[in-house]
Amino acid sequence: MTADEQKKQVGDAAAEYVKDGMKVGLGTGSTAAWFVKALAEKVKAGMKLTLVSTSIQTTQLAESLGLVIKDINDVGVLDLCVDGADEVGPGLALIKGGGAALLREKLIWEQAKSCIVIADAAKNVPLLGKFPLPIEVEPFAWKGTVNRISDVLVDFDINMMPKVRMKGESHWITDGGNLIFDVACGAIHEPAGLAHELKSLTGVVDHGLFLDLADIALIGGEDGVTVLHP
Ligand SMILES: O=C(CO)[C@H](O)[C@H](O)COP(=O)(O)O
Repeated sequence: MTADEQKKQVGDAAAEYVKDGMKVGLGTGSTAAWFVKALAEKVKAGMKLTLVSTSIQTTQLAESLGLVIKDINDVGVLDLCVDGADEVGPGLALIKGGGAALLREKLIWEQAKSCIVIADAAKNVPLLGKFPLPIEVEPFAWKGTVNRISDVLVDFDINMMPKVRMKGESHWITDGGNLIFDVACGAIHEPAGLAHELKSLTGVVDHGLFLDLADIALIGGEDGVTVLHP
């Protein structure tokens, strides 16, 4: 089974957790897109849902499928959020942000009673850090912020410089107007400590470590969907 087939498999499986009347957060990326497509089928068949989105990209997809996306500020606490990830590690610690939507994703995840992460088998890893860790940075005085990020990384034995994400010749700008820096950590042995120290830096808007947020992981594979708990 290809990675894309696995992504569809888990997107469809996640849609089975959605019940009539729920308020649901829609994630971002190629895996979450399968979930959005599965939900669109349910809504076409008559299911009533209140939906919010984690990115402009997902809003555009959802609306193209006939779904209505509400403003998160008008919706209150969500019943469920379903989103992809770049890595799913022990205890369902995640790296997210490969699609540069990490800030709005984390805001939506934190406003949901329950969060399901969906991923193909290759993303299920014994240790986080092979996928570069995205860090969202306020553009003003970014050079100073990046120097302070590097100092924090060294404290965690990560001797890699953050690399600014580009889109062609220009810096990648997030939906919230910020820069993204990617850090090829290699291995993150203390994700909680690193998450705390990065978040404490002025200029760091947020980072792609999602810890203690996922309630369930649905992992695709040849033998069907594996359900993981923290
Ligand atoms: O965090 C994300 C976007 O910010 C995505 O969920 C993550 O990058 C996974 O994407 P894909 O399903 O396309 O592999």
